[in-house]
Amino acid sequence: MATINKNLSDYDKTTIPNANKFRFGIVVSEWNDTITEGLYQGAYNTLIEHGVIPSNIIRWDVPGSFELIYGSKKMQEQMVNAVIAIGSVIKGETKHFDFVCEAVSQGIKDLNVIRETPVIFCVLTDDNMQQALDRSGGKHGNKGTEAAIAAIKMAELRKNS
Ligand SMILES: Nc1c(NC[C@H](O)[C@H](O)[C@H](O)CO)[nH]c(=O)[nH]c1=O
Ligand SMILES: CC(=O)[C@@H](O)COP(=O)(O)O
Repeated sequence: MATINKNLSDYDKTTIPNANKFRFGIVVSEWNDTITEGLYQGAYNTLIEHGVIPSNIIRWDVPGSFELIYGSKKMQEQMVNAVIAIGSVIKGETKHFDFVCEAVSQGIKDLNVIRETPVIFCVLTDDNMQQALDRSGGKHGNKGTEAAIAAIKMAELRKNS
């Protein structure tokens, strides 16, 4: 289902475990920071809403989405239950968009395979700024909220597995 048919911030709050015992690491790309700050606020506010203690949320900033791979790898080494990688990649004139998107998605997938701490892929890959705005607190909701819920659910799964 495409995002246009599903609001990224819609979910059943009664199905989310209490996250008050969890610690989360959030790695935020500085590229397109208007977008990434919106995603971060969505994620942060959702974690707090579900019981996470503010001091149990660690934030690191990296230059761009490509650096989310290394930043998330180092964040996995911290005592966190899950990591959220936040980025916004917007198509330009060249194929660089394709290479960045492919590298980041593959790199974060690899971190989930190789290490024990889940890394949530909260990277928008948009054709233009309007699509990114619509998905970071605009008419299609906030992917940061979706990512925070995924992080809580995966932290719970890891605890019970
Ligand atoms: N064009 C975008 C980039 N490009 C920068 C790369 O992510 C990386 O920082 C650089 O290649 C140095 O390694 N990054 C984004 O996050 N979003 C873009 O739209
Ligand atoms: C995703 C990118 O790296 C891209 O925004 C860079 O723009 P361009 O392809 O015009 O150099």
